[in-house]
Order: sequence, then structure tokens, then C-alpha cells
Amino acid sequence: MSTALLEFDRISAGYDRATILENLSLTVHEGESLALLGRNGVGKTTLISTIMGATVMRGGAVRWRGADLARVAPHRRAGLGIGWVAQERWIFPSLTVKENLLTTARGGAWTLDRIHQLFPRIKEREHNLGNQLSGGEQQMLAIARALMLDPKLLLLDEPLEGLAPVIVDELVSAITAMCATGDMTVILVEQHAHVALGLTKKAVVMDRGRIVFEGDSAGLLDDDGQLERLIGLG
Ligand SMILES: Nc1ncnc2c1ncn2[C@@H]1O[C@H](COP(=O)(O)OP(=O)(O)OP(=O)(O)O)[C@@H](O)[C@H]1O
Repeated sequence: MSTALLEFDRISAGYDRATILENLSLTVHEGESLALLGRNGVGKTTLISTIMGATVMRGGAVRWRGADLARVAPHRRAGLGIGWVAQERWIFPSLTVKENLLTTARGGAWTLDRIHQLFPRIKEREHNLGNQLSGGEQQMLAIARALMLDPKLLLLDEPLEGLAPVIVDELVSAITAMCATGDMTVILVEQHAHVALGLTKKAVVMDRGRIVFEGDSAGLLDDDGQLERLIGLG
């Protein structure tokens, strides 16, 4: 069994007025690729945000390599090696593509050259400003910027949402390559369940703040009945 990188231990968490996650436990191992699935509003983004300290914890613990994350201020969590690509993308509009990338560079395994191999469009747009990019290019830049942190864990929150099919294909190729490195753990939140299951080894399905399925992605992909029951997709 590989080492536990991240553990949710019976957590309850949410926002000021609402508790969304209820007594949820999940262990994520080093090098694992995990699809986090579920219908709209079941708490997927809330779970990801809880890793980064952006929710209110009401019980339980989140542990990073066995140590309680509550002891690490939210703004220091990226420094542990956690790359977060939120749905909002948070591109700096008045910085160039290259400058956006250099804001997070830590001199690790993900160099600009390696980023350019993964996303040739990023190289082509190197001198464009953040606000001169298409939605797909912004998404690539947001992922590339998280990689420049040299993360041990990469959190991708609906990276394919609203993008043209040609861009989706490019991102799927890039995510496949990222998952294949084996030294980075990837958690992929996705509405496109079939795509996410094809990209990952393990799948977790949530419903109303709880985990209702944990198993192999390939097995779930082949089981239309189970997919229909869990997510409404056969
Ligand atoms: N900042 C917030 N304050 C209060 N409630 C919130 C906040 N963000 C989300 N919620 C609520 O928490 C619940 C879970 O939302 P969340 O975004 O985690 O779901 P999700 O599974 O990621 O859904 P989606 O696929 O639509 O993004 C929803 O009922 C949502 O309305």
C-alpha cells in the first residue's frame, strides 16, 4: 500500500450558515489519480476548498502526510506542495502569460520548457496579457501556473467546463500526461464523468455531502447501471 498523502478524517465542514460535508472520511495516496464525481451541489468544490482552508471546519481533521492541516494557515498550504486550480482560474489580467507563470515558480521539476511541451499554446501566447486569452487558454495557464509550484497534489476543479471540444481534447491529453508522471497526485472534479473516469485510476462519488461510492474508475466506467444510480448518467 502506498503512503497516505491526504486524509479526511470524519470531517464536517461548510460555510457560515451551512454545514455541507457530514462526517466524511477519505484517504488519498501518493501518486494516485482520483475522479471526484457527483451531481451539482453535492459538495465537491466544498471538499476541495476544505483542503485549502477556505471553508469552516466543524469537526474532524484533514491531515497532510499525517500532520493536521489546521495548524497550517490557508495562505501557506500551497507551499506544502498543493496546487489548486479553482473554477474561477484567478489569472492575473494585467500580467503576461509568462509573468503569470513566474509568480509561482519554485525551481522544481516543472520548468517553463516542460510546461511549453505540455501546453504548446502557452508558448505561443507567452507575451499576451492574461486578459487577452480565450477561456481555454486561461484554463491551460491556470493549470500551468499550479504546476510551476511543483505540486505533490494537484486539485483540478471542473477544468473542462464550458470549453470547445478541440480545447477539451488538448486538456485531456495534458491531464493524461500529468496523471502518468506517477509522482504527482491528481484530484479531478468533473461533470464529464466518462472523461474523468477514463483519465483516473480511482473514483469517488459524493451525494449530499457524503461519499456514496469509492472504487476503480475503470469498473465504474463499465457499469452503466451504477453510473445511472450514482450520477444520473448511463
Ligand atoms: N460560499 C458559499 N457559501 C454558502 N454556501 C455555499 C457556498 N459555496 C457553495 N455553497 C453551497 O454548498 C453546497 C455544495 O456546493 P459545492 O459547490 O461544493 O457543490 P459541487 O458538488 O461542487 O457542485 P457544482 O458541480 O455545481 O460545482 C451547495 O448547496 C452550495 O449552494
